[in-house]
Amino acid sequence: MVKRPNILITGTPGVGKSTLAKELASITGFTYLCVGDLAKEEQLYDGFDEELDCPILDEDQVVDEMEEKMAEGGVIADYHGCDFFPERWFQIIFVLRTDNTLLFNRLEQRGYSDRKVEENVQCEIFQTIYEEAMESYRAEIVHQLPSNNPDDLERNLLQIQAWLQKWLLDNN
Ligand SMILES: Nc1ncnc2c1ncn2[C@@H]1O[C@H](COP(=O)(O)OP(=O)(O)O)[C@@H](O)[C@H]1O
Repeated sequence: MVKRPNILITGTPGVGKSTLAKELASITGFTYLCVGDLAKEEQLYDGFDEELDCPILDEDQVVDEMEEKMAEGGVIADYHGCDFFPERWFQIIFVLRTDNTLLFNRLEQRGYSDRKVEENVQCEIFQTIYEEAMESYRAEIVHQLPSNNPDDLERNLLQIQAWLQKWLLDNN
């Protein structure tokens, strides 16, 4: 059987993770896995974060729930965090980055409260998710990708597909 890697698409909410990950899944035939949706469907929560205005993920339960699929390979996972996944799961991590003003507009359009917009734009300014990724995985497999406009999206898709082709050749 062909060995396939797992890819993590991460970054602040609104940077374009699901847009990129879904498109990539449809091109490659890999499985798109939105960790937030999975947690919601299965109610894998452990309380509510009043400050961030969102439920708190039960990380251990999420990991248990994902394990079987991840072991098979060929998953494109999408989540705005990355430090609780087992390191062995992912062969590459892409952290999407968006200019503050663009991100602000996208989050406002999403109908987020002022506070939630502010929290998330701050998260992007302090490159919280990038640092989390660099602390959780080998630096060589963590890549930042600009995600500001449709040209960026096209470039990112091509870049990831090129990486994937090489990985498949090297590992099969
Ligand atoms: N490369 C891009 N250029 C312009 N708009 C984008 C781009 N990627 C995503 N968007 C838009 O930004 C918004 C947030 O994208 P989404 O994929 O839902 O982000 P996330 O999954 O990171 O929360 C959506 O309205 C989407 O259409």
